[in-house]
Amino acid sequence: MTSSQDNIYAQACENVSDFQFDEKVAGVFNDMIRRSVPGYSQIINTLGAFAQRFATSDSNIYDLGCSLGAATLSVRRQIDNRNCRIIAVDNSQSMIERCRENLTAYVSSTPVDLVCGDIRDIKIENASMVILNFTMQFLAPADRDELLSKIYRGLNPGGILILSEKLNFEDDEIQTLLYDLHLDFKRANGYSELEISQKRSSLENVMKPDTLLQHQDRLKQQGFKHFNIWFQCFNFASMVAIKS
Ligand SMILES: Nc1ncnc2c1ncn2[C@@H]1O[C@H](C[S@+](CC[C@H]([NH3+])C(=O)[O-])CC(=O)[O-])[C@@H](O)[C@H]1O
Ligand SMILES: O=C(O)C(=O)Cc1ccccc1
Repeated sequence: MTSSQDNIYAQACENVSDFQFDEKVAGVFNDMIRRSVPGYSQIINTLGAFAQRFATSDSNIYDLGCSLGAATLSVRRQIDNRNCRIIAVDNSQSMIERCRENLTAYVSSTPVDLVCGDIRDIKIENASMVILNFTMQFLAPADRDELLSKIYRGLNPGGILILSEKLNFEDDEIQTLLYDLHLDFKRANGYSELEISQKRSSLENVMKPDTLLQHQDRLKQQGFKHFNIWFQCFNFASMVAIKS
């Protein structure tokens, strides 16, 4: 997957507009997410390992908020000849177009339905695996319960949800520490103070992280009995939930 360098917030801007997954972002997204999300590559690679264990024959796998298709590609490499179908969904036309190019670059026996649409509108059925890799945080908080309920109902028994999210923390000291360590991670990856602060403003109204407790309560409320964090680096975590 190729990508230009992300310098979207490098120039000072009087009014920073709300973050959007538009053409500009899609063009640099691979670079942006790797330099912004600690553990992203490890999470992507491990999604393939989860699929290896959990993708059952003749079932569907959903990649909700697929962006450029990194999760779909990782999963697809591990599940040849199981007659699975991957349904990859994103509501950004620019992401979907690039995702399509990325998918056609690799041969596979597993078909991918690439859907340009809202994850709140799609039907989930016969699923052995559902992936929400840093997508739910962009959904209005009021819509999160319903999405999770739909996922729970669409999963087959023994199926898994992988839910990766940026986290907030109730404890102010921990919040400050893990937030600052993330900023250091961005600085170490070459982002300037200006880029960091302008992107923070642009995300303020758009990305609303929950606490771990809010995620756990929601998972429990929608019916999941088995769930835990399987990866965390600073304020970024990935959870796994298994339907009984
Ligand atoms: N309601 C929605 N419906 C459909 N798509 C949406 C919606 N809201 C946001 N998106 C899409 O969700 C993606 C979130 S990025 C996911 C990374 C990817 N999972 C990855 O593993 O590389 C995470 C990030 O940038 O931090 C974007 O492509 C949005 O267009
Ligand atoms: O960059 C950040 O500060 C983030 O929280 C992660 C992120 C990564 C890519 C797009 C939007 C947010």
